[in-house]
Amino acid sequence: MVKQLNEGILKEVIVKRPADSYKGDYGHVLLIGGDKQYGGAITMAAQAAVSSGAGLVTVASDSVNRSALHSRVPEAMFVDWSDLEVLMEQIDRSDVVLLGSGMGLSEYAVSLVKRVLMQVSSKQVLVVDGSALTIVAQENLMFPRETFTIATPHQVEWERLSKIQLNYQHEIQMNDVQRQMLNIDILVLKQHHTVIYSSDGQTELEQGGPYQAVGGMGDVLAGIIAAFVGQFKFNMTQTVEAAVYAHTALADQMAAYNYIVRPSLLADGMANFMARYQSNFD
Ligand SMILES: NC(=O)C1=CN([C@@H]2O[C@H](COP(=O)(O)OP(=O)(O)OC[C@H]3O[C@@H](n4cnc5c(N)ncnc54)[C@H](O)[C@@H]3O)[C@@H](O)[C@H]2O)[C@@H](O)CC1
Ligand SMILES: Nc1ncnc2c1ncn2[C@@H]1O[C@H](COP(=O)(O)OP(=O)(O)O)[C@@H](O)[C@H]1O
Ligand SMILES: [Mg+2]
Repeated sequence: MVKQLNEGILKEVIVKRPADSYKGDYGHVLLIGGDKQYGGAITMAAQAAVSSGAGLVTVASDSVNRSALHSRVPEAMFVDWSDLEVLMEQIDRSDVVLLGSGMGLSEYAVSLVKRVLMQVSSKQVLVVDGSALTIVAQENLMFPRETFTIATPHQVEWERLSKIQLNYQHEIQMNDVQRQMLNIDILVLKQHHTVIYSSDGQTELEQGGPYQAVGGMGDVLAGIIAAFVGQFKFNMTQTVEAAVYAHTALADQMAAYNYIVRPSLLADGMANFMARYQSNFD
């Protein structure tokens, strides 16, 4: 039977912060993405990561995005993604690497995806989203076996990766086999009712609606997942489930008084949402 996600997952995962903690306890998240066209995507992911509690956030992007990003998210550090030496150092220093939101499909983006997949180690958790998923599919790349990998495709990105046509994606066993073949540890298959596949089985999200069908909604989810994984030292599947549930539960709340939900506002609302759903254990 498919497990349905519910509010209980939030209190399991979102714990009250110990009084004597510091930023280093909450994960260093490196976000790699945002070409000349899609700077907004990586900015929204960074906004979401900061607002969802990541201790330190660094963005590696096209230099054209630097000042726009800082005007929206001054908490984030910035590195120019054309400086490969600095970027590789940043990867080594990070706990979580989010790769691909707004990255585009240029030759440089392809070479960067290949470099990052080679550089990450067992010390990092890798979250792969957006254009990086399309590049992995087009170039027939594999995700690194020694790095815990979370992939967040929408159905067309999953079709490209898995070669399973959209109409057949409900075939659960097929998805599981494909997930293992690609070295994906947790697959967040985004759709009207998002499904999460992992070695713990399958969970489904009943909540959410068409007010979420706005460009940038997935970029924000990727930032939330990266922040949750970086700060909550909990079972990885449940941590990702909590991130997916929080993203949509907040969208549902905002949709009560908005026709559509703006992803950037959802990102900013996460800190307030998490305060309301944290559990009181130290
Ligand atoms: N403000 C920004 O900078 C934004 C940047 N974005 C970035 O743009 C890049 C390309 O992503 P896209 O997803 O737009 O493009 P893709 O080319 O990967 O996929 C979208 C295509 O699939 C089709 N499609 C059919 N069913 C679909 C479904 N259920 N869900 C999604 N698409 C479906 C769409 O019509 C479209 O042709 C990504 O890196 C993404 O992160 C987008 O997030 C939009 C906002
Ligand atoms: N009709 C819908 N019902 C529920 N959730 C939706 C709906 N449409 C989109 N979403 C959610 O919005 C997000 C869209 O992600 P994605 O397609 O990657 O967007 P983008 O790349 O533009 O940021 C996913 O989390 C998806 O589940
Ligand atoms: Mg997307």
